[in-house]
Amino acid sequence: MGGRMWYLARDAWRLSQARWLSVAIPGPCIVNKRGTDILHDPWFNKDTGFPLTERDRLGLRGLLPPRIISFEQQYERFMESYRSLEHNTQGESANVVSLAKWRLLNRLHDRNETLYYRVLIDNIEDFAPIIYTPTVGLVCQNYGGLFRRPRGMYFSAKDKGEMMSMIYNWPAQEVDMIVITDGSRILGLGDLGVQGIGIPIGKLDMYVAAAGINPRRVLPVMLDVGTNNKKLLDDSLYLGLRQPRLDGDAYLSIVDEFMKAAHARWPKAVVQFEDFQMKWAFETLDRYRKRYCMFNDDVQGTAGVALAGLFGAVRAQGLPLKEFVNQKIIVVGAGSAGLGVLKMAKQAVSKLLGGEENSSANNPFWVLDKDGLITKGRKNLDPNVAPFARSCDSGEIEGLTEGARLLEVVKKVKPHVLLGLSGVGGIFDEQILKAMQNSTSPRPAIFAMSNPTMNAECTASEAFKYAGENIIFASGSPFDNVDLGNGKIGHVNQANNMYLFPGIGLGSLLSGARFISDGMLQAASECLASYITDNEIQKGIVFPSISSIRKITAEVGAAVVLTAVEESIAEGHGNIGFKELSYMSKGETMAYVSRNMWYPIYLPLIQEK
Ligand SMILES: NC(=O)C1=CN([C@@H]2O[C@H](COP(=O)(O)OP(=O)(O)OC[C@H]3O[C@@H](n4cnc5c(N)ncnc54)[C@H](O)[C@@H]3O)[C@@H](O)[C@H]2O)C=CC1
Ligand SMILES: CC(=O)C(=O)O
Ligand SMILES: [Mg+2]
Repeated sequence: MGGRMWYLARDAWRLSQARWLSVAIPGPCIVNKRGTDILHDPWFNKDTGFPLTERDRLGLRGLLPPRIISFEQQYERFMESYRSLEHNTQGESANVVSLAKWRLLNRLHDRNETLYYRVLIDNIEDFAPIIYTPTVGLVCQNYGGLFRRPRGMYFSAKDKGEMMSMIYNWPAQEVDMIVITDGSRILGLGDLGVQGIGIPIGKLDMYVAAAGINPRRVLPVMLDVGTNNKKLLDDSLYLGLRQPRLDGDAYLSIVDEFMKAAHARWPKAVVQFEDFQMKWAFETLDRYRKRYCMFNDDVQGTAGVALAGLFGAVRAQGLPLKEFVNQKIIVVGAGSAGLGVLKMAKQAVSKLLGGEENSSANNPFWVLDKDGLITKGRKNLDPNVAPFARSCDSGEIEGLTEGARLLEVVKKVKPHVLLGLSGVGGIFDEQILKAMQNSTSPRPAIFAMSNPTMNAECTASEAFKYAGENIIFASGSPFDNVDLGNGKIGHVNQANNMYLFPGIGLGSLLSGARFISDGMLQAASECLASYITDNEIQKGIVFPSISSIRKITAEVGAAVVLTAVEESIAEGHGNIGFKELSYMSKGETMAYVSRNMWYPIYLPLIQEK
């Protein structure tokens, strides 16, 4: 078809599709259950909100008090109980209060999902720190005591050979998003074994709240291959397998079997790997990334978020983005997250240099791990780390040698950015932060990205106090803005992969991507980076407020869909095929994504006569 003809055909097609481009209004959600089965199903349950017709037709008459309470009243009642809890726990320790709040939200989650997700969406700034980091870390640590009813699926090493049939035990016919962990590196808290299930649950809550994934179509998964946490192994009430972690082929065969089973039942589901220790994070990513639609959030989601923040730090200096290649960046922590950031940042440098591999003259990174500065002279240098090792071990690079300590490296390099993904709380101490005052940058950036709060490399107030008021500060877990006196505020950004993973998953799902490409991940990161205005950047804001996470996620999702289509990886979703996707403009793609985001309202459970 000639170019003009093609455009005419496309326009005619667009007109014919105009109907489905308008916002869809969800129809009734017909239920096959009756009576108490409905009240005990959090998906259908409306508590006292069932209208009379539904009470009559669904066998609910007499099972509820007679008064019908509206959704708005139920919402208000919950918020009132939340506020009372806040009031009644004044003076208690922060952990006690956080866990009490988590319990209150969890009870609602167990009972009435529609109301739960609405309060979560509307109050995401207040509730994300409870259902997500930092409180989710505390929940995982105390999982045994908090456990009341299961959520998600548990596949253990003892289930070998059984997973293909077990997967059919999950009651939902359709699953769109799976978040899986083996519990081996939960936040910065280490190996928590089966207790790590809290992380997939929290991540999927964010998927529902931010990406509008239907909560009926999410599946948190715990792969229990044992634990090397002695305290848990010795605990007679520990709920997981009391055996050391599987390793080598025995380990991989379990992950392989799960992936095969999940793919057999839900071939279009997106799988997010979360909180796997480094060696398995990289190995599984390599093994599955072209075979399944999957990604590793700690490696790839974190990288995109950090890169967006690094670009923000360049802009904050009044420099064009191409100056990124001349930044000096110290990365503390060479694990799955740190290396993920380094790999993506290196790709960005190469792209900015017009595709050339960056020579050592353009190696902006100084990387440290628990043994100090990593140079090529490091014994048993990990091949994943090797590309970032400084090339000289003889002392001529800034006078730094293998294993140099962080303070010395900061003093000599005078970096533009100090980025922590070490999992070690307080490692950016007073001396190190003070040394950042001599940074080459007029707006030095300090990213203390480790989670949860107690594992952050420094607190926000320490950073502003010791490194100066003009810094750009970001942390993985939330901190309050810092009052600098004289009416000035030190802005705190949250540099957390929550800004990207929901959009990466949503875009991959709605494009029906065969796999998740580097291009899709880059598009997600660039979309996030472009979200911030110059005015905000001047105020030290490099990440948007979490209150707009749903809007950001829709945009990130659309950017991912567009790239999947451009790269011909998209196969379509539902009745929207590749052809339909490829005809969509940017605006139409955005409308398509928004229209497919679930939003919590009580739907009629019966067909009106
Ligand atoms: N903000 C965010 O979105 C994210 C934050 N994280 C956080 O990053 C942290 C690390 O995660 P992973 O890389 O997966 O862990 P990992 O265990 O794979 O890597 C930790 C790295 O830190 C290094 N390290 C340990 N002690 C050190 C010290 N004293 N000085 C310098 N380096 C030291 C280790 O040698 C290792 O290279 C965790 O706290 C995690 O919660 C991880 C993913 C996303
Ligand atoms: C945020 C996150 O994924 C982590 O700390 O592991
Ligand atoms: Mg994680």
